[in-house]
Amino acid sequence: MDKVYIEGLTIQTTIGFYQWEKEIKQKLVIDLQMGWNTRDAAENDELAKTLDYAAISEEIETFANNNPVDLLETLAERLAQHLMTSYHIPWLKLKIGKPGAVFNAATVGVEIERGSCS
Ligand SMILES: Nc1nc2c(c(=O)[nH]1)N=C([C@H](O)[C@@H](O)CO)CN2
Repeated sequence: MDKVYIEGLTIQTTIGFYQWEKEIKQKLVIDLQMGWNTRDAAENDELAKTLDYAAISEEIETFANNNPVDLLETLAERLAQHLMTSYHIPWLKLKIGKPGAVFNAATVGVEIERGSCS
């Protein structure tokens, strides 16, 4: 299956298990791969027939800010479901990194894969 992807999307949002984290915004870095048949868009050079990575990038930041949670796992699950439903995405792989969370690690985070490719 073809893919449309977003790599290294940096957002600022409220996320974390500890009380102090609920009062600040922290940086998350998001990589998203979305299964899509890109041939239909390519045939007539039509944005409306593909996944608009610019619109989806904005949607990700809006969703994270409107749905504060404790865990990266919860954000990943809810965001994946939201994007799959809203954009009819059959398969996606979503990685969310929280680079400021562990001082002696370059980054930490979660990666999930949902749906199926055909
Ligand atoms: N697997 C996870 N471990 C931890 C998470 C998380 O979201 N998933 N979150 C925290 C805290 O919020 C941390 O980022 C603050 O230092 C700890 N472990």
